[in-house]
Amino acid sequence: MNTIYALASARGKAGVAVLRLSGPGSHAAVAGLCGPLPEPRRASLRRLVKDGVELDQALVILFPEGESFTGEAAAELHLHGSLAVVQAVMQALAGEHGLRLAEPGEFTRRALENGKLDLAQVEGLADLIEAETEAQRRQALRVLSGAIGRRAEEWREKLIRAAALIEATIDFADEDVPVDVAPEVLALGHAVLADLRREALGGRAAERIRDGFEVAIIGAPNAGKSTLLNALAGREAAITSEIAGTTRDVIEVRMDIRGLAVTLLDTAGLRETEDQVERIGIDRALSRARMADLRVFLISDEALPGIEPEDGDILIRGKADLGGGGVSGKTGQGIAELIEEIGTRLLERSASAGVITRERHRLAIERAIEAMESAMSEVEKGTARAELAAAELRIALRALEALVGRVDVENLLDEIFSSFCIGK
Ligand SMILES: Nc1nc2c(c(=O)[nH]1)N(C=O)[C@@H](CNc1ccc(C(=O)N[C@@H](CCC(=O)O)C(=O)O)cc1)CN2
Ligand SMILES: Nc1nc2c(ncn2[C@@H]2O[C@H](COP(=O)(O)OP(=O)(O)OP(=O)(O)O)[C@@H](O)[C@H]2O)c(=O)[nH]1
Repeated sequence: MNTIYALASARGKAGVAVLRLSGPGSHAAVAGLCGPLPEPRRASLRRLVKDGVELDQALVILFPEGESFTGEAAAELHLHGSLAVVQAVMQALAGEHGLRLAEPGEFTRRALENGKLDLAQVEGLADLIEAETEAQRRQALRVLSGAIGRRAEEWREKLIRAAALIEATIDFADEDVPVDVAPEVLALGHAVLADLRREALGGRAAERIRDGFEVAIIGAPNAGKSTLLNALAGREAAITSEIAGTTRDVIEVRMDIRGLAVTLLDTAGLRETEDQVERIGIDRALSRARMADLRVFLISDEALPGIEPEDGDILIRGKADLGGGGVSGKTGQGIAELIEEIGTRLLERSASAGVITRERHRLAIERAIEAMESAMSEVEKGTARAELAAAELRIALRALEALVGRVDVENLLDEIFSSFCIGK
């Protein structure tokens, strides 16, 4: 196995830069720079010297094999965070025998291969590094901590017990001891099914927490949508003008509303039009608005062709400064309240999130549900169908095992690790 190294902290000037090494040669490589090695897992100050030239004064930490992030022997050099220091130490390591620069995500890949993390935890780690809001941070940390694996293990134990009961009836089918295992198998199966169904529903909410909720502002031309978007976002993201039909493309602004990641969409004003370009803009507005998680209808006196509010949408009058209540992007009246209202509605929707967070997880759960439903209906048909019931249970088990990467994951790894940065 190669020994790999990479800068684990961000590139550029910083107080401290962390260089990470992992693999059987990592301790020897550090010894080559700092002389006598510090005791394991203890941050120790050392002068790093190469060919008689001092490179830096650094904190050195050694991790023994089996007791590191990757599971391999590993080391960290906490350097002064300058470009020149990092470059000098990287160059010194490049000259060491058997060392090479790590590929993106390679430390984490080794942690996975050595059983330090399961596949879902690796995904949680990727999400934690990407997290920009409080809800994303909490959710990713929960996944990194192994919540999905623990839940999957509970289901697995129940299904293995159910499968064992069914197998017993197959093995003893010829004997005259009729043991009716169906009630216990059904109880186990339906308990798991209820959990899985709740998770599949909650998965949608968790995916929204992870990717962000979309909130579309819609209304007639000149209703004040772009002005409202700018007021909500706190910056001039969209062009505003007194000319009706100013916004053509959908304008997106990322926001953090009460810890939730939200993408606000400003859309073309809705009206009947002969203008072809405006028509394209309106069609885009309609399709994005329909797909959005929440629509804010900015109401004016004009009617809106092409879309009706759905349950839970917000309807509010614009240009409140001209009288009549509502919200005004121009003066800021009602803006804080509107943000609060959007947050409340999205928090309600995010409340159903369970442990799974990605489409991949939800598809695995849905596969398991389908197989479990077939298994339960075979069990209900009686012992003659035991073989079929057992086969369906095995399919469900395999789907749940895929959640944490026990099976069928090789093809997923490259995709997942391609999103990692070097040094992770
Ligand atoms: N300096 C530094 N900070 C860091 C990391 C790191 O690698 N280095 N991390 C990197 O992501 C995160 C912390 N995660 C870590 C996870 C496991 C181990 C580790 O040494 N695990 C051993 C020992 C466990 C123990 O002592 O309880 C093991 O699992 O056997 C270290 C860091 C965040 N901060
Ligand atoms: N008095 C008042 N005028 C506003 C307000 N919001 C926008 N306006 C004015 O209304 C006109 C249209 O504003 P926009 O924000 O561009 O409206 P829009 O709905 O995005 O328009 P389209 O892109 O054409 O669909 C501009 O002249 C704005 O200055 C408001 O809250 N109060």
